[in-house]
Amino acid sequence: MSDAVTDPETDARDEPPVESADAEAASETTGAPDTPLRVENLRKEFGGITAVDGATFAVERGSLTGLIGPNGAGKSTTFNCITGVHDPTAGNVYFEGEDITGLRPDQIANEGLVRTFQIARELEEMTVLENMMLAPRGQLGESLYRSVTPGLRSGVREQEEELRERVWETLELFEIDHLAEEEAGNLSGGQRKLLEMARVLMTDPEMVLLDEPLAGVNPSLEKKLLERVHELRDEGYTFLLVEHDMDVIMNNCEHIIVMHQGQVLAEGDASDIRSNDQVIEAYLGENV
Ligand SMILES: Nc1ncnc2c1ncn2[C@@H]1O[C@H](COP(=O)(O)OP(=O)(O)OP(=O)(O)O)[C@@H](O)[C@H]1O
Repeated sequence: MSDAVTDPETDARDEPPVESADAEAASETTGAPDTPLRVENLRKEFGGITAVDGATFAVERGSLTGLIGPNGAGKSTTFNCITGVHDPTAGNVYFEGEDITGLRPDQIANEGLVRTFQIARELEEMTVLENMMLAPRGQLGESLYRSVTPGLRSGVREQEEELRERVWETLELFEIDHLAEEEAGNLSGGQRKLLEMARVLMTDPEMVLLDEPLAGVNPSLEKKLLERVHELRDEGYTFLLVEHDMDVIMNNCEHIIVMHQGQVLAEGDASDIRSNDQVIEAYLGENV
């Protein structure tokens, strides 16, 4: 767990995620794909309703993978099982080879598997800058703890200066630096989405789960957000994206997983999915 105190000397927060040497070596020798996230036979029942019915899939490192499916296919429930919001009824979720099934959301986030979250009500009255400063997992709190604890290591000021620099870099990356002093509650829907993504990056994720990141976002901000996602993917980040807008998935994701009735119906690239008869049938009436 990365709950441990972070040493500023060895803190790699400024670096994009690097491929795990073991996983890389293993995939090189076996030729198997390097998959930080694996979902195996996942099942989730709510009373008499089976929302996820034995879903199995994996997400390849450094990919932008899309998860789609008609209404009620089980996408959100799968997402919630992966991120610890729901306890699966059966099956397993592995992240970086470790079984994370049933861990709490904060424990999973601490492992580096992070989803975007809506800005909480109590953070709406804080500025964009304050929201960003509060985002990193545990690290700031620990540095403040050390600052009031005699005898512990100094360097707190430097650490906070580094954090502040990183916040500004990230705000610039998402082109919301001009909004730094604005209260988060005053942002437009699209600007909020950019802030949510920016906050996720501050937590130093290994992999990012995006649940409908473009809902309510105007086309120019949508373009900006997708460009950032592509840049980050090119740097080595791994993304799993659930999005209702089929075109967004088809045009941006190199690998697409289609769910239907709680199961994985098909996987492949956009042309595989477009030409898959079962997918067309599942979406009958919808524009694939
Ligand atoms: N908390 C819950 N209690 C009872 N049933 C639920 C619950 N959450 C989801 N379901 C049911 O599980 C099934 C799958 O729902 P889920 O929201 O995971 O699908 P989805 O693919 O995300 O759908 P949508 O695209 O409409 O958001 C649906 O039949 C839904 O009604």
